[in-house]
Amino acid sequence: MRTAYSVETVRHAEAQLMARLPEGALMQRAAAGLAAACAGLLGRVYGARVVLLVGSGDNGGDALYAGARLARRGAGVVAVPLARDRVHEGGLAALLAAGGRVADDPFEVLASADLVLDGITGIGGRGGLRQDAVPVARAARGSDAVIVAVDLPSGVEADTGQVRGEVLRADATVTFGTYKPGLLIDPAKEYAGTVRLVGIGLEEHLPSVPALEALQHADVARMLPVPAAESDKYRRGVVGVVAGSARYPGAAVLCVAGALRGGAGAVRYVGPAADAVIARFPECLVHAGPPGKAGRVQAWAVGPGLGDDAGVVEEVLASDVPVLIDADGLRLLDAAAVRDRAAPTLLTPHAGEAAALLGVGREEVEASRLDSVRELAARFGATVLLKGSTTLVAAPDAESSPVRVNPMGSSWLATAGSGDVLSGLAGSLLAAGLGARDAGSAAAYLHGLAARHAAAHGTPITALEVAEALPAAWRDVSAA
Ligand SMILES: NC(=O)C1=CN([C@@H]2O[C@H](COP(=O)(O)OP(=O)(O)OC[C@H]3O[C@@H](n4cnc5c(N)ncnc54)[C@H](OP(=O)(O)O)[C@@H]3O)[C@@H](O)[C@H]2O)[C@@H](O)CC1
Ligand SMILES: [K+]
Repeated sequence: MRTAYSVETVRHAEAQLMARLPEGALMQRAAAGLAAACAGLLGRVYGARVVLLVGSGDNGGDALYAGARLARRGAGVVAVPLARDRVHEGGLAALLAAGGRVADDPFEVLASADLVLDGITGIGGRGGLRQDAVPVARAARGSDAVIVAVDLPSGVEADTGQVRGEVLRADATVTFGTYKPGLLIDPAKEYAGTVRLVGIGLEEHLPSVPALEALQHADVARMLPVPAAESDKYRRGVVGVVAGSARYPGAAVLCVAGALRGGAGAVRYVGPAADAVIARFPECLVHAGPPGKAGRVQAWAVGPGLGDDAGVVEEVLASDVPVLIDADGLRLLDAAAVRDRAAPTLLTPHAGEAAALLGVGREEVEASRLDSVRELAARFGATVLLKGSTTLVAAPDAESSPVRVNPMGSSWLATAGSGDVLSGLAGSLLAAGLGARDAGSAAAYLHGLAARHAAAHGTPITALEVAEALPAAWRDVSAA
């Protein structure tokens, strides 16, 4: 599991750690890790041309001390201070003592740089880059140099992943002590390149509940249901799928395709597309409806391609088993009925649907995904999976449940019907006994991994191919 902490928490932990260390020791640890990462990227340090973009805070200090270390190994290191009157003095002295210098003309040195260290702002940055930093940042980006962000790409919001102005896009980011939320969430994440975490001893001072967590293979493997010897299909869980309509039978087929590969013992389809479902999947139990008459299930997935049948959404919400609501179901749901439920509810909107549920514009959700998913979870008293380039899953008990961020996205998933597969898959995991946050985040992970499998040859993929690649994703994860 990779975890991220808010700036406030990081600063608190740093203060505790610093109190136990000699002055400046922490910054030296950060600089040592940063210099080592740069050396790795350069291959040969001796003779390399390194430019440091130095802001007025400690982020600039890190860049200067790392630059001093590279200069001692024979690199030509030049500092570009962005606020001449305010620069980390100890860092600058160290750089000069190691043979580095201050640039006369920033644009000239940037034009021939091999590596640029972006030390303009870190966790102390507010808003996008300031006007005076913009031309220098653009010149860096326009050069052939590898850009390495110190702690964070300058200009992103560390706590939210929001981007409100210009950002210096990095090829790699070396972050200290812990990931920051902005390194895991779009749009900020897109500016970070490859992220490397350097330990500085902060870990033991961080609280047990982070702001954010990102699953890895082994985490998902631990969650996935494994049938016991005495299991039968009912004990493994039956998932009820309420999806599709005369107009959209395909949504039912895709949702069932996902559900069949999600670990439930059986899939019960309920609705008007039973013929299409059974023609494709003879192993599926089908029923014309209504859901209450279809037989016992351990979880419902309702919504994809449903059209305007609000009655079935109401009926499913009135049940006492976990319910996943997607697509048309999100448009038709009664908010009070969701809030009043005793069993878990998992809502799976994309940004547009989330915006409608919140009563704001889609852009607003896109720009502040973390706040949006938290707000939805609190408002509906439900677990919310916000789909997107980085899918987020938030539970209503925010204090004890960090938001999960899916690191396994794939841009190939932007294809019709892929959301229907995800709903079926997550519903199946709910029926198999996973909690809503685990079911949502494990489903998003497997779904993204399946898309990567399906697109392995670099060709466009269909939603059904994503469903068909789910066993391969499941195998990968289980082997970890
Ligand atoms: N604490 C520790 O022990 C450790 C900390 N470490 C390092 O310190 C970093 C945090 O340092 P920090 O707190 O000094 O803040 P920092 O990110 O340098 O930025 C603040 C400065 O930037 C300025 N500024 C603000 N916004 C701006 C903008 N949009 N565009 C341009 N400038 C802007 C702002 O100016 P002001 O608003 O005052 O005019 C202020 O002077 C952290 O990320 C890590 O790298 C590591 O060494 C590990 C140990
Ligand atoms: K930076």
